[in-house]
Amino acid sequence: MQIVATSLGKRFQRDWIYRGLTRTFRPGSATAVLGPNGAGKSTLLNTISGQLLPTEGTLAYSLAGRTVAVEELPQHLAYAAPYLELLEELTLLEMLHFHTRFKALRPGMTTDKLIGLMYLEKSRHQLVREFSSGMKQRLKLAMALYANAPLLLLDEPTTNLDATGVAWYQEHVQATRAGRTLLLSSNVPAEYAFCDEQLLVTDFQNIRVV
Ligand SMILES: Nc1ncnc2c1ncn2[C@@H]1O[C@H](COP(=O)(O)OP(=O)(O)OP(=O)(O)O)[C@@H](O)[C@H]1O
Repeated sequence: MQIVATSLGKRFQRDWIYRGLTRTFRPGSATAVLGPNGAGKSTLLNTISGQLLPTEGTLAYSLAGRTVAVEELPQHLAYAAPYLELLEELTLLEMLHFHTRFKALRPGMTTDKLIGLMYLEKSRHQLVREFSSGMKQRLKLAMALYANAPLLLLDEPTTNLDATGVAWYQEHVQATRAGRTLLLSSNVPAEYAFCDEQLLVTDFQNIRVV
């Protein structure tokens, strides 16, 4: 998916979080969205996902040259973030069956294969509520990485992952990123070292827009 942001700005009450952001995100690119805590990384990802409206400027989405309206975006988007909740009252298998009714997996991927690649075979019938925070994070990431969606947004993807989990993330993000437009918000170099582009949110703060 190609995303063209033009003079994009977001304000909460009187505070501009970012302003004057013009940038094209192309299919196959991986962009690390960087900045200190509170800089506005999640706000930018939420705006690009269509969940927040920009205060000013525009976002234009297209797939293979065809315009995609913002209302159509959810079907083309996979998103993993600490603030996006899992359905904790379901078992792992129920959760995956529910999820894949709305968001198909990549061709060749099945719920059984996904459970295997998360190393969660023994937890197939366990309630998600009972998962450790690292297991939950692996589940969120696997559902996003292996969704059949051309736009992938990852907010702090290695949150709650131990060293093995970080290596698992690195392997699977590389295995699934080809051809997709990936934006990744991070403060941790191990999460974004593979990205070919960087966007520093603070470059779009404290500027005068006329
Ligand atoms: N819904 C909201 N209403 C008002 N202010 C908000 C809202 N959401 C975020 N903010 C503010 O916007 C600023 C940017 O927050 P954001 O979560 O985007 O930062 P971040 O760079 O992702 O931070 P972190 O690295 O800590 O996750 C913060 O000052 C935050 O308080």
